[in-house]
Amino acid sequence: MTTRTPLMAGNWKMNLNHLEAIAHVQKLSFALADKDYEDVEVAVLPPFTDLRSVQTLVDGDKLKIKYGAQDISAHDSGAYTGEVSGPMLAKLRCTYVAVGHSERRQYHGESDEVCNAKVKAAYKHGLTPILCVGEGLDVRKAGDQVSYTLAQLDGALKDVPAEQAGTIVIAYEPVWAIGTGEVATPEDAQEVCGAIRRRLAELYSQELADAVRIQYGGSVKSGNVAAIMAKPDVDGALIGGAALDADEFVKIVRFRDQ
Ligand SMILES: O=C(CO)COP(=O)(O)O
Repeated sequence: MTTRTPLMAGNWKMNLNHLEAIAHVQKLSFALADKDYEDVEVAVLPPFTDLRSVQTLVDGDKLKIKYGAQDISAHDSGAYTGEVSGPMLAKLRCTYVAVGHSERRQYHGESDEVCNAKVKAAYKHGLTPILCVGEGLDVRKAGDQVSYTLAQLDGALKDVPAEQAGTIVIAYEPVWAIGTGEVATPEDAQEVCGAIRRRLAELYSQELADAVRIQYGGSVKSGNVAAIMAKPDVDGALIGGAALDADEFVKIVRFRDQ
């Protein structure tokens, strides 16, 4: 049985300017001790405008916290106003990039094909995608959450070779649980995360599926993280609102103490 290092990642969404970002990362690094990083990986996904400041801080002080972007262009360069490319993120030494967050899918019309192109762009430039999948309320009410989420997974991983897919992080984020305070039960999270792992085994191999980390995201807080993390196929969390409060985020990182 492979041991997977949990990944606790804060998705700041469109919050914290670069000065606030510096203060926030300093607060996290002050609060987190070396032993916190022994068996949990900690990452933040700030807005693009913060990344240079975060990189300077992390590099300068050799912080153990990792960072990444919330989106990536499918294109390497050119006339794509407003977009930020894989080479630019790689130059900033980002480790991760979120792909296909439900807010990108919902407000920016990102299809599974677009997500697939972005996953490929991330790998092309040495970035690790955190691929977000998950169903909306209507799908959940109809009981179709597993088939819906697996179709998103299949679409985003189309023609992605095993050498790349073996390092992917999948974030299962049921849309109805994002920012609503409505957290999925640990059993809800396990049902879909387990199905995602089985699909990865079908698409690639059991060995690959056992190595891939699958996060849960949606109203994760210090008070509910331990129960979710206790499920066998949940290997971390993608945290929105609670990641903006440094003390709360540190408690989530220390989920074993909660
Ligand atoms: O979308 C999320 C993380 O990507 C979850 O957001 P909340 O934790 O605010 O529900």
